[in-house]
Amino acid sequence: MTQVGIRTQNRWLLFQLGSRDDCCPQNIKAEQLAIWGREEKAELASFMKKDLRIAIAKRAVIVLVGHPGRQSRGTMNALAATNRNFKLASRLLGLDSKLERNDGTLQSYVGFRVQHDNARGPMKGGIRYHPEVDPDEVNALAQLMTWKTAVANIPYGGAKGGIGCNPSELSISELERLTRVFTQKIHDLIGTHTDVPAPDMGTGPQTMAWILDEYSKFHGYSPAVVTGKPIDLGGSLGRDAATGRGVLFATEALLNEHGKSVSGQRFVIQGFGNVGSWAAQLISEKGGKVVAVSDITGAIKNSKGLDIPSLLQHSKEHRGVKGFHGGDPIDPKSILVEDCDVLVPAALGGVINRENANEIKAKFIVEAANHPTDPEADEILKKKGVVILPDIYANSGGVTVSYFEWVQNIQGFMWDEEKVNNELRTYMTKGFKDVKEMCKTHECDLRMGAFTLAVNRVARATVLRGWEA
Ligand SMILES: NC(=O)C1=CN([C@@H]2O[C@H](COP(=O)(O)OP(=O)(O)OC[C@H]3O[C@@H](n4cnc5c(N)ncnc54)[C@H](OP(=O)(O)O)[C@@H]3O)[C@@H](O)[C@H]2O)C=CC1
Ligand SMILES: O=C(O)CCC(=O)C(=O)O
Repeated sequence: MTQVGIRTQNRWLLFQLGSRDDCCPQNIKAEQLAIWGREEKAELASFMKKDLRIAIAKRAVIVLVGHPGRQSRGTMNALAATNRNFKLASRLLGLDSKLERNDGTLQSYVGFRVQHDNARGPMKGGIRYHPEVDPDEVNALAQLMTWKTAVANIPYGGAKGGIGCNPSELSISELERLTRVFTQKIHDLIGTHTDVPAPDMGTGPQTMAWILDEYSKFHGYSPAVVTGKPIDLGGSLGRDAATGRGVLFATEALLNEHGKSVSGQRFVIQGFGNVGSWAAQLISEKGGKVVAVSDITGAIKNSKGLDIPSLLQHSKEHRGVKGFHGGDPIDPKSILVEDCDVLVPAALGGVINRENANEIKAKFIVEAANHPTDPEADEILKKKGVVILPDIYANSGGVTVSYFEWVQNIQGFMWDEEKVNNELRTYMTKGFKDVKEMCKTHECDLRMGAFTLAVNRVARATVLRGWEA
């Protein structure tokens, strides 16, 4: 059973669809949809008249797998109640499809794949494994992907996926089973020319290898269905470091514009996973001083500059930065307000907000994470004169090299790492120039420069493709 969710003005409407063909947005008809509640029906009726037609024409229907239902009125909304009864009945019938943990206990997980827009090409975006994954977050991240691929000027739309789970609590075999089950649920929705997943928080090349393998059981061997794969399975050289390298190129472009260079600047980095650790390594290789970093285990500071290669070694051996002797432990909550020139959030969203924006000492913020700054903080920081390089440009190096990987898979030809890195630099440099041009045209900050650039490109593609009769 597939559930299709359509976001109306302020909430989700969810429909259960009978057959796989129904998943094709063009095939959805009001009569086909099982709708719970009169209110939802009325809302859908008016939505069908206006927005849904547009949503369908834009192929922007959002597909969720196993949405848990949301509480909107009373103690439980109609969907949640129906889902509850469905789950109870399945359990009574022994049909409950829970993941059996290695210790024999059963656990349910909810996964999502949100497809936002494909006006400019196949939808593209990572898959996140994190306890805070929910439909609204995945929806926002999918939309960011549409704008990000447009800023980078690569021929993709936007999508994002995720499973609400804590990957650090799961064994490798549990993660593999979870990934395979998730792939079984979404294999008809993804594809080389429709929607191409990639890694995000909590996932990596191994996750992509499992998705590729499971997908290939249904559709034949298809390496280009995911990017960020291991090199041995058609992954691109340079993809692992690409988001961090893109952050370096973006930071260089920004600092050069202000008459500065990376060398000698003091950096604070929140998050020491794929993006944060590569950014730290590449920034320090360029002479930047990384004075503080944090991850989920803790935070450390050394105002003379942390020895990043030693910290990487420590983090690998101890699964985190905590306990590193080359610096002093600090409160992880204070990492964002540490004294520095450039702050690089490279972990979760919403971490820069009205609670801490006034305390931020950095002159520049380079958004390596997705949506790390909320709108209130944006305004506060603007007034303080802090320059923010927005996520949809700053962290676009990852999806750009994902595009290179996809191109290599389709061509059946592998590039060397130098070519990948040189092409990435070209795209990041052009992206900065394009954003700055929009800032000039619209007399706006870098975030609006990036958004106007992206929205304009997507709008042009949408209009050129036209509306379906
Ligand atoms: N991977 C990619 O190619 C891209 C990623 N991004 C974005 O970059 C960000 C980081 O992703 P990525 O590096 O891939 O993810 P990883 O899972 O590799 O790393 C995430 C890092 O954030 C840390 N972290 C988690 N929660 C907190 C917290 N509350 N405080 C401090 N640190 C925390 C993790 O710590 P620990 O390891 O100890 O759990 C880890 O160091 C995300 O916002 C992602 O969407 C954007 C573009 C592309
Ligand atoms: O590499 C990709 O396709 C997408 C990476 C991603 O999820 C992101 O840029 O946020």
